[in-house]
Amino acid sequence: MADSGCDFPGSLTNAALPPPRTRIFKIIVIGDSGVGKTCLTYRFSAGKFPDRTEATIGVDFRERLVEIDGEKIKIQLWDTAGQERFRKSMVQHYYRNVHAVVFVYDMTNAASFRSLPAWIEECKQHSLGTEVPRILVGNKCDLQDSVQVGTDVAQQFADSHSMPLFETSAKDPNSQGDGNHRNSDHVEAIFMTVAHKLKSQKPLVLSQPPEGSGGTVSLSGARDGGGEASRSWGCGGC
Ligand SMILES: Nc1nc2c(ncn2[C@@H]2O[C@H](COP(=O)(O)OP(=O)(O)OP(=O)(O)O)[C@@H](O)[C@H]2O)c(=O)[nH]1
Ligand SMILES: [Mg+2]
Repeated sequence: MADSGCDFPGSLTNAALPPPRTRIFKIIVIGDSGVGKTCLTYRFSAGKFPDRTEATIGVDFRERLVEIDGEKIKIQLWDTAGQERFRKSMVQHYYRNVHAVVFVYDMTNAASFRSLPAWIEECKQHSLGTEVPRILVGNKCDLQDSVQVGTDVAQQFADSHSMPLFETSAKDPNSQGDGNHRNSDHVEAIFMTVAHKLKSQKPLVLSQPPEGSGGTVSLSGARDGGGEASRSWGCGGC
């Protein structure tokens, strides 16, 4: 066997190695029907607000390849159904090998905010580990005159569950990333923040986990704040 480090024809150089596998981060998007889960995930993957949507049945997958610190990562969004009748046979699949959970409520619909404890409870019942980040997203902030859920009460709820809160609009063109909309977080930035968090926390997530590995080889459980100093991450009772 040739010494490693010796580079001659026939030796195992980088060119001969298979390309590194693309890591996949599975992020599930959960919340009442009509809060805008499909619109948010479509906005992130396709870059625009969909012309029209229908109630999601089961789950829709939306993917986008991003580059973080020079590494290509596939963000796989699971756009879940909010209606019980369209989701019940699927729920166990939602939570299997999940890397992060995004809870969504509609800022113009107080009932969707009141449902959040039930969604958190479902998450708890599927025994997600504390290393799985959760975030809270209030959607439809473009409908300013119809807001029923104020930022203060949402922030309190988020704090009590150790989740960062983002308020956004899947529809508002200014939420695309040009920085014009003072009070909203950009849809793009929200999912990218989650991806950064996962990348920093899970150095060894496999793209194709071996049987029975649960999808990860090693979880450092690091909590570096992901650059969101005022936004905590964690499980907070789920
Ligand atoms: N004004 C406004 N309307 C939105 C926004 N996001 C979604 N909508 C509208 O809200 C309605 C429901 O959006 P969906 O994305 O289909 O809701 P969903 O959460 O996927 O609903 P289910 O699939 O039934 O769980 C649609 O009429 C959207 O056009 C938003 O940011 N602003
Ligand atoms: Mg939907």
